[in-house]
Amino acid sequence: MSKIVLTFNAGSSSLKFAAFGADNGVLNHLAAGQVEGIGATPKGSVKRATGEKTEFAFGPGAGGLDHRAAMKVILGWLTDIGYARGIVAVGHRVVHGGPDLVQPILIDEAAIAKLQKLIPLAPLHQPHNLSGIAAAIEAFPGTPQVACFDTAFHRSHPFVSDTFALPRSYYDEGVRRYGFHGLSYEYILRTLKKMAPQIAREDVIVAHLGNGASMCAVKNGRSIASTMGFTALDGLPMGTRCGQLDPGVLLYLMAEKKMDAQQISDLLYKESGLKGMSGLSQDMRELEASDSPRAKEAIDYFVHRIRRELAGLAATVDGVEGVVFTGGIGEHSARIRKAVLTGMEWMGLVLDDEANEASAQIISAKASPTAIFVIPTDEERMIARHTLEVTGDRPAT
Ligand SMILES: Nc1ncnc2c1ncn2[C@@H]1O[C@H](COP(=O)(O)OP(=O)(O)O)[C@@H](O)[C@H]1O
Ligand SMILES: CC(=O)OP(=O)(O)O
Ligand SMILES: [Mg+2]
Repeated sequence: MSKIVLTFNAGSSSLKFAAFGADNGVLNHLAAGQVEGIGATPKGSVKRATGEKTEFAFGPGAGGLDHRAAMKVILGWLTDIGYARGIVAVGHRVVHGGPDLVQPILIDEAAIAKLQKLIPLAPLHQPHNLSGIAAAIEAFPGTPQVACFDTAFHRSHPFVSDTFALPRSYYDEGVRRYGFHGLSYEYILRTLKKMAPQIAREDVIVAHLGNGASMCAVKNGRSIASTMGFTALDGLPMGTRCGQLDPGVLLYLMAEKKMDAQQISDLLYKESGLKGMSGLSQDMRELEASDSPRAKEAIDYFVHRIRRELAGLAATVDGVEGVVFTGGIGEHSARIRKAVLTGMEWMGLVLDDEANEASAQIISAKASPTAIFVIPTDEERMIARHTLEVTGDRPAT
């Protein structure tokens, strides 16, 4: 029986998972799937590397399904397929590791207590990450569980990238710019190192444009600055999150609109961004297909913020040798990439239109001083790799 590493990425209403064969430290993708609509109308499926797809069946009354129940459905499938017996370790994406957790860790009770203390710093992600861990411990008793942090990659930031201009005591108690999507950035840098080692050693800006979106300036493989801050709200507008916001707006909402913390949290995390601006959808594909002026405004604002951050992040390093697009939008939307890069020749960014339309690996023109890449991210593989490292099996590549 092959050794299998499982990975989990728990969101507020979803549980994504992947299975990798892990013989001799070589990770071999076996399957990936998800349960969505947890707490509402659950649905889910899993696709094997062979191409075979299975829809999960949810019985009547599954509407109240929580992360534990979702885990049982996944465990049922893993048992049916014969994978369950081979599972040697389980890796989890945990969004917040706070100021001190700079490496993936083996999860024990003390670690869980530490991660629970970080819930107020990531209210929309951390509780779900922890319920995913609790459910996995119950489903796979005795199997090592590893936590991999979205924040860890950014702990190489210089002080100026980590601080706000508040009295120093706030920094000391942890009110800092943490940065997120670190597992994605780590994967991208590893891949870039194989594709273009000389560029990966220089200054690179990576744009992770998915449902959550952020950008990161990297110098010689280390994060120097990120657009995300204390929480995963800051920086670029996202599917349903506002991105950068003048804090004066919050004071106005509290003082004049009498909104409480929960109402403001719901507005900024769930009702803003592409969805709030367009009044139509959080899904970029739907906005691109729409001829509504609001959808166009939402796209224009998304592009405008990316361009500002691109130039701003370039100033945190000394000139940029490479730009990488990743995440669902970054990987697939030629229209967004073109809008971001048009008129950016002054930064050395010259697009090859044909390569861009084809979403090729390299989309810069041959004569472009700065190389531009499209690299599909794989946070799951990064989690699996860290999980092998922590549990003592050295990954081969
Ligand atoms: N072909 C495409 N063109 C434009 N946008 C796309 C395309 N494919 C996916 N997207 C967008 O990618 C986003 C989801 O990104 P993804 O990285 O998969 O999300 P998540 O952060 O949930 O993992 C959605 O806005 C979706 O519309
Ligand atoms: C940190 C974050 O925004 O994550 P996601 O893109 O998964 O929502
Ligand atoms: Mg440079």
